[in-house]
Amino acid sequence: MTPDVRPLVAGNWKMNGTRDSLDQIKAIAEGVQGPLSEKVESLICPPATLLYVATALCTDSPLQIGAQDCHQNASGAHTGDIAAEMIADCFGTHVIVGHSERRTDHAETDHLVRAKAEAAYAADLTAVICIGETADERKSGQTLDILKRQLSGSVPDGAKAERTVIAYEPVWAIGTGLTPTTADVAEAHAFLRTELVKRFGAEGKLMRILYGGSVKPSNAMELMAVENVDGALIGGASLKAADFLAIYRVYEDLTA
Ligand SMILES: O=C(CO)COP(=O)(O)O
Repeated sequence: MTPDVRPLVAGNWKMNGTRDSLDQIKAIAEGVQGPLSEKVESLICPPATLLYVATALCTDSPLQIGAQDCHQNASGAHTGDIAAEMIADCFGTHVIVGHSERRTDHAETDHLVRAKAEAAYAADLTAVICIGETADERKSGQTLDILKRQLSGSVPDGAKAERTVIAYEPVWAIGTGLTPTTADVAEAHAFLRTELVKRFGAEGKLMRILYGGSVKPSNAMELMAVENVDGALIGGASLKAADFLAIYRVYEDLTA
């Protein structure tokens, strides 16, 4: 955790979820109500098909709803894409950009991810900007170089803490059940904090840096307790309300 920074527990549903899954969103929206929500933010990013209905389920809940990607342009001839403004129009508050699956499946570059983050800001959305090294990059000792390059390439100049969340997701930890040691997480997050402060000054101190990659109820406490870890970006375990809420509730102890 970082002093004066409100943690964010976020779920990325990826390409999972149909209308049947709205029950899980409803349960999460109810489960995050209460005093902890003043200290810890929560967010679920369902597939775009569920976005509008999901936000309608959260009108009385602190649970925020976001999208998983946006186009870099505000509108136009881009078949199949979604503009940041459309996400805002569905009452979405956040958009994930630069997830490693999009970098791989759609050849997204740091330059493009930065443009998408700028599009998010223009629509008053918070950009959740993902970065992380592959297994080979870690093995060859390049982790911090890769993080530095992705961070400087993907985060727009003038980024503000209020609208910017960094998610450190080691690619090899996503969906594998593997996680870095807490020492490795601490090293990566401290490095990212230093880089953010160098570039953005006081804003960089307040930007949230989430950890993502095989976060589960069983390991959430040790990962979230690491210095400079300001929350989680959860894939698989966010699909079940009980698991998401169990992770969210580790902050009952951490913020006590
Ligand atoms: O990619 C992730 C979240 O964006 C992490 O996914 P898992 O939690 O399923 O490893």
